[in-house]
Amino acid sequence: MPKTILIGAPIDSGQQRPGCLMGPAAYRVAGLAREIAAEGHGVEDWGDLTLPPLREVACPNPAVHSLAETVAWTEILMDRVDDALSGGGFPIVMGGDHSLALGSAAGAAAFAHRQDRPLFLLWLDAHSDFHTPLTTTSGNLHGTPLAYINGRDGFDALPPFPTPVPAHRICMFGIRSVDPAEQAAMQERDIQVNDMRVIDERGLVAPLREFLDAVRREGGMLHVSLDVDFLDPSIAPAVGTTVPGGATFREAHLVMELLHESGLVTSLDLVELNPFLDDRGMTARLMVDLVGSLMGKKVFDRPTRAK
Ligand SMILES: NC(=[NH2+])NCCC[C@H](N)C(=O)O
Ligand SMILES: [Mn+2]
Repeated sequence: MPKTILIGAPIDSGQQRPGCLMGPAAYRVAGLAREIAAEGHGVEDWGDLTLPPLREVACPNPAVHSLAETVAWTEILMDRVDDALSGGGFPIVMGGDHSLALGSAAGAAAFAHRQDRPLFLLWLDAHSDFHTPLTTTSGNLHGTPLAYINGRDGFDALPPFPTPVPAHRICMFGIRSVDPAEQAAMQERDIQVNDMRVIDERGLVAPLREFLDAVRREGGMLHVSLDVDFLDPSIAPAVGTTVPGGATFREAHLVMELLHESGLVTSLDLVELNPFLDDRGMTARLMVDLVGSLMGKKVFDRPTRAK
């Protein structure tokens, strides 16, 4: 396993409830680096990114807010994630709201493009985030990254996405909140959505294995974007956009364990943690524990410890 590079992305501008900018600090307090090191991996913390100077940008949809900030964050994240991958590292972007995936995925795509390898996307989220700046009604750009990644029009203010990821290389799990415009666009573009109903009926294992087999077959890179609201709010309350009926503790760990066994993941986002809404750090700690599973921690590595 390559050395993990932690990149702090204290980003709040993709939505309107303050707090996600405290995410990177919460992950450090919850011991993310320690958890990774405990599984025998090297880890380096590059600290938090700072917002570069803003350029004037325009968008015909008056609902959209913070576009200039989002463009600036996207450009710097794209570069840093590409740098981490180019140096042979495994970047983990500690968010920050989900708008950061505009930049992290673009960085992964730029690197994959130069390597002449296809990029695959695993999207673990309650939401499909398939709006464009032209279709969003909330104006919150954290609802748009997957559309950018898939190459939809309407992102003129952002750098062109390097080699957009086609539908068959995108896999979504946990979906249970989709706006009508997103649904229409996903249908039109043939995006497969493993919504919660699919997990209820089939479980996660079969559809995830099918996807991972495709990544392996095509020699792909795999970017994973883990939104806190993928998880059920009862175990992960620290998120601004809670939706009931999310993934359970074991379902989420199972995903991470299967990903570890596959050895295919090449970059990861941790998004939407709002520590201000947390209950004694339980969400931050669960997210750190999930990264532990991705790094190789097993069920039997979790003994009950006397205090
Ligand atoms: N990453 C997220 N939490 N996205 C929530 C998006 C919610 C809604 N679809 C919107 O566009 O406003
Ligand atoms: Mn999301």
